Amino acid sequence: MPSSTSERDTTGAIACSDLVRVFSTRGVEVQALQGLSLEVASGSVMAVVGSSGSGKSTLLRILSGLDAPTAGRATVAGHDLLEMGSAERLEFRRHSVGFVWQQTARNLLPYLTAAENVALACTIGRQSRSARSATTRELLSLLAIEDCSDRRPPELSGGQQQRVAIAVAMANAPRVLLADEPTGELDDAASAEVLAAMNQVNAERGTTVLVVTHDATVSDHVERTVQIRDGRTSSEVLRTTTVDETGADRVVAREYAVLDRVGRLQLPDEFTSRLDLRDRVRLELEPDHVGVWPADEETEEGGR
Ligand SMILES: Nc1ncnc2c1ncn2[C@@H]1O[C@H](COP(=O)(O)OP(=O)(O)OP(=O)(O)O)[C@@H](O)[C@H]1O
Repeated sequence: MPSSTSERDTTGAIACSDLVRVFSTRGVEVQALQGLSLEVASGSVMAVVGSSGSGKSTLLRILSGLDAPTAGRATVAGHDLLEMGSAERLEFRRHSVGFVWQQTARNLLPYLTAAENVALACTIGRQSRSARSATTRELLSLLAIEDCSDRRPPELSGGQQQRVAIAVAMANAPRVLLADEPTGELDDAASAEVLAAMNQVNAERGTTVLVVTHDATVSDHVERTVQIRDGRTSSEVLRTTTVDETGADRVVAREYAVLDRVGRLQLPDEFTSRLDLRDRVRLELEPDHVGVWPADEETEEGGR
């Protein structure tokens, strides 16, 4: 369950502004990101949710240093992704960010045991033999998979494989953990376990976690969910835990629309379809809110 953000360091672990990524294939241009801006506070857990083709994987490839934006700015764990040279990029990928991908084959070597997979990742961070075995033990224990230590990936369930993948990603204590559809091939119970494992890593190590997924139910497991639509952030859900009068935890989820620097706002699809809002809407500034109405004749005359 997500914890309160009130005591967290709010220095940004990830900051992107106006990210644009244009792909050109055989003379056809696709704008995968269309001016996306996103701030992720250090030590937080958040999800970026969007439908297929909305730009999620493109965003993650940029944040992990695998791809560069066409325009815009991006900083991750204190590294400016547009300015860094090849030596800094290597250091960044070794020590600052960890990755978990949807396909377990991409995360783990099938002929090594779970413990050997984690230990191998430690060698990339140049850890000594004793440090490697201590790190491996600690991570397998933190992720509650010590009993899987001597098993190879084909002998593990999908959820166990993804928890080993998280241990591999955490081997060199990155500040930021990035995950692309980490639950995409799992059933609900295994997905919940993997998301709980990510929350556990965040709670114990203070690692900032960013998950991108098409699965909207992930927002039940994280404190902040940003919706991405057409290569831009559109709305966000914040979950906070408060203690009620009986002393029990109460989770409150609130939905917000994202207002960008030039004042653009995307209304949720269900709002626009319910009120048949399109082309042009009527706005009215009230002392404490802005009213939005369909701009048809009846509304123009009849008010609200
Ligand atoms: N290398 C590429 N060359 C050309 N177009 C690309 C490339 N990578 C992505 N795109 C296009 O950019 C858009 C966004 O793709 P992206 O993979 O980021 O979306 P996504 O939200 O991750 O989708 P999915 O959930 O299906 O993986 C899509 O229209 C896609 O076809």
